[in-house]
Amino acid sequence: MRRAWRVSDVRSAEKSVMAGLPEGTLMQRAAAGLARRCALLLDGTGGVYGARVLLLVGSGDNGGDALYAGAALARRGAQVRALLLTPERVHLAGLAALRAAGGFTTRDLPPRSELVVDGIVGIGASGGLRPAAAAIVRQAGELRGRGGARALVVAVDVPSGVAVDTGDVPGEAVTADVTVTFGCLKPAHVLGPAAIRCGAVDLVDIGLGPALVTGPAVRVPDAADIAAWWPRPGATSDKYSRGVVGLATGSAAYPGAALLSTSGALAGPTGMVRYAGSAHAEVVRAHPSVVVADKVADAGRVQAWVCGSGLGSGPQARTELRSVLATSLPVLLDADAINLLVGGEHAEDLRRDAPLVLTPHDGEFTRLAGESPGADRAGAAARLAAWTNAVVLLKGDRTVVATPAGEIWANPTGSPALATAGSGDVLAGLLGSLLAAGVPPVRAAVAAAYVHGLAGRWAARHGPVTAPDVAAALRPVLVDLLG
Ligand SMILES: NC(=O)C1=CN([C@@H]2O[C@H](COP(=O)(O)OP(=O)(O)OC[C@H]3O[C@@H](n4cnc5c(N)ncnc54)[C@H](O)[C@@H]3O)[C@@H](O)[C@H]2O)[C@@H](O)CC1
Repeated sequence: MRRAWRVSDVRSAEKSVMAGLPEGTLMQRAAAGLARRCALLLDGTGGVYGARVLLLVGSGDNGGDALYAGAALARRGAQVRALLLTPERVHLAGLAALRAAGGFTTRDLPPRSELVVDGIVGIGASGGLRPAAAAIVRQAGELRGRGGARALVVAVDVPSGVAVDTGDVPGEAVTADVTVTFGCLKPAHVLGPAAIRCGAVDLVDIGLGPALVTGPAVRVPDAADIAAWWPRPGATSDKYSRGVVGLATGSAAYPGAALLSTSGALAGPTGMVRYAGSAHAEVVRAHPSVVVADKVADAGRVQAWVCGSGLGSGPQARTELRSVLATSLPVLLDADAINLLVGGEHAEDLRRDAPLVLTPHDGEFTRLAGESPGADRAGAAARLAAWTNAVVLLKGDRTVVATPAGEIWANPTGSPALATAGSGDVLAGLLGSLLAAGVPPVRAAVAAAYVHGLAGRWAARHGPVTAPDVAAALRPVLVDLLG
């Protein structure tokens, strides 16, 4: 698991570590790590000696890091030029170090560079990039180096222009090949469009760890987490002890949603899938192992319900929603079931002690919350989670999962391939199976999003992806993941 901390927590940690160290120690550690990574990149493109390196230097310590790293590269024979965005406000000691090592300042962008180091602004950024900085970023993005190859871009701490605590990209921003960050990850490295701007993220240990005393703002699961959380059958397991998941999905108008949620559920860890709804004939034809009924009341015992995908919005859909919410079981509400909550008709039904999981996409989120997720998607998901007392999985390129207590997870496996009709139905079924197998709701949501994302990537290797392809890819992905 990777963890990311907010700027205010990073600042407190830096302050407490700095109190016991000579001034500038942390910056020296940061710059040494940055220079090492830059040198490694240059080694792969013809070597450090003679390489043309352009430093984009802002007025704060982020620019200081870039200047000291530039000095280290200049000592190894690189031709280092620093473009100072505000020459009247620059890290003076850093600039002196660069000059002493043989580096220069420049007023204009040089015609060629092998490497651009973005030290315009780091965690001290406020708002979108100012116009002068935005213009430089635009031009620097076009730079080319040896043989006409695009210049490599290394961002210092975060790509300039991203919102560090939310992962939003409000305007012009650097797109980095590598982001070298210090002490700990920040939310922009793992959330939203900013995460994509980071490229590969390298974490340099500057000794902040023991001083990071607050909990992380965002957690990111890795394969080992998912494998550890995923239930496996044991020698004494039977179909009931593995959990039975119930699906109240699909309708005469949308039988496909029933089939897709069933496919997702069948790839999960439960021992049995029960389907309740008007698409029962189609479901059992396609999936003979599924036990079917035409309504929730007749479905038999389950350990969790999935309700909503393709359910429709008529009176029967409301009855089914009421039936699943009236149980004392974990319930996942998706798609139409989320839309049915809008307007408050089910407010009383939502007062329940058993776990609730909501899996909205942006449109459903906006209808239910009364506002779009906006720039701070994780914060928005956490607010909806607190309001509904549910675990909220907000779908997106970096799907976020939030709990009512404000714990936030970012899914790292997202794939554009998942932006296809019915892919959410597959996710709902899989997540429901994890709930029914006894996995705590937040882990079930995080694990389902992770595996679903991998399945999207897997399916995309074979061409354009449809939801059945995603469902079919769940099994090979799980074989890889769980061994
Ligand atoms: N504080 C520490 O102990 C350490 C800090 N380090 C570096 O220091 C950085 C933070 O330094 P600072 O606090 O000086 O802040 P930054 O250097 O990130 O940014 C502050 C400067 O950027 C300008 N600025 C702010 N918003 C802007 C915008 N939207 N467009 C253009 N310019 C903008 C401000 O005028 C200000 O002078 C970190 O990101 C990291 O790179 C590292 O050296 C590690 C140790």
